[in-house]
Amino acid sequence: MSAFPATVSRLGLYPVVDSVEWIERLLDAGVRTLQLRIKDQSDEAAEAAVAQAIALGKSYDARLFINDYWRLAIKHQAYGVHLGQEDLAVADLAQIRQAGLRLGISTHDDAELDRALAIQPSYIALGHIFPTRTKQMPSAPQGLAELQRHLTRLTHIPTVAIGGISVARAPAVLATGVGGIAVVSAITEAEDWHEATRTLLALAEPAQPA
Ligand SMILES: Cc1ncc(COP(=O)(O)OP(=O)(O)O)c(N)n1
Ligand SMILES: Cc1ncsc1CCOP(=O)(O)O
Ligand SMILES: [Mg+2]
Repeated sequence: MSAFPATVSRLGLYPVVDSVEWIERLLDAGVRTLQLRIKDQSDEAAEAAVAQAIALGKSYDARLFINDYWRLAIKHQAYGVHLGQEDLAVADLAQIRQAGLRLGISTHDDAELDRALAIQPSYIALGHIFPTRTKQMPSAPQGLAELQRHLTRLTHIPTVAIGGISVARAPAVLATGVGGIAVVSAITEAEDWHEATRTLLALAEPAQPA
C-alpha cells in the first residue's frame, strides 16, 4: 500500500470539536487545523454537519479532518479523516487513499505505533498524554516521558499529542518536539474560549520572523 497524501510538517494547534458552530468560530479565530468529532450518530444524521463543516473548511483553506465518518468525508471531499485503532478494522483505507484524503491515526503504545506506521498515514496522534474527562480511555495516560520516547521513532512523519492538554500544560507538551497539540476541553470548556484559542495558537504556532 502506498502512502497517504502529506499534510504540513507541523500541525500546530488542532482543536477537536463536535459542532459546525465551533468549526465556524474557530476558523474565524484563525485556527487552520481542526477536527469535527461527532459521536454515536448514523451517517444520515451526521451528514448535514459533516458537509457544512467541510464546506467551511474549504472556504478558509483550512485542514479540516473528519473523525470516524470516513464515507461521508470521501463523499464531500474533506481535507482528511481521523481514525482510531478500532476504526481501522472497519474503514476502507484503499478507498480513502484513492479519494486523495489525508489520514491521521490514533496510537497509544508501541504495538499501535507499529500498526499505524505500516499504513503510512499523513500524521500520527499520540495519547492520551494526561488524564482526560472528555473520552473514556481503557489505558493509563502515557505522560511526557513516554511521548518523548515515541517521538524518537517519528522524525519522518507529522505528530500530534492529545489528551488532557490544557493551556498550562501546552508548553511542556510542545517542548517534547511534537508537531501539534489536539485539544477539546482546553477550548470548549474555557471561561473565555477566544482567549484560550489565542494563547494556544501563539504557543503552538509562534509567528515566524519576516
Ligand atoms: C487528533 C486525534 N487523536 C485521537 C483521536 C481519538 O480517535 P479514536 O481513538 O478513534 O476515538 P474517537 O475520537 O473516535 O472517540 C481523535 N479523535 N483525534
Ligand atoms: C478524543 C480523544 N482521544 C484521546 S484523548 C481524547 C479527548 C481529549 O480531550 P481533552 O483535550 O478535553 O482532554
Ligand atoms: Mg474513532
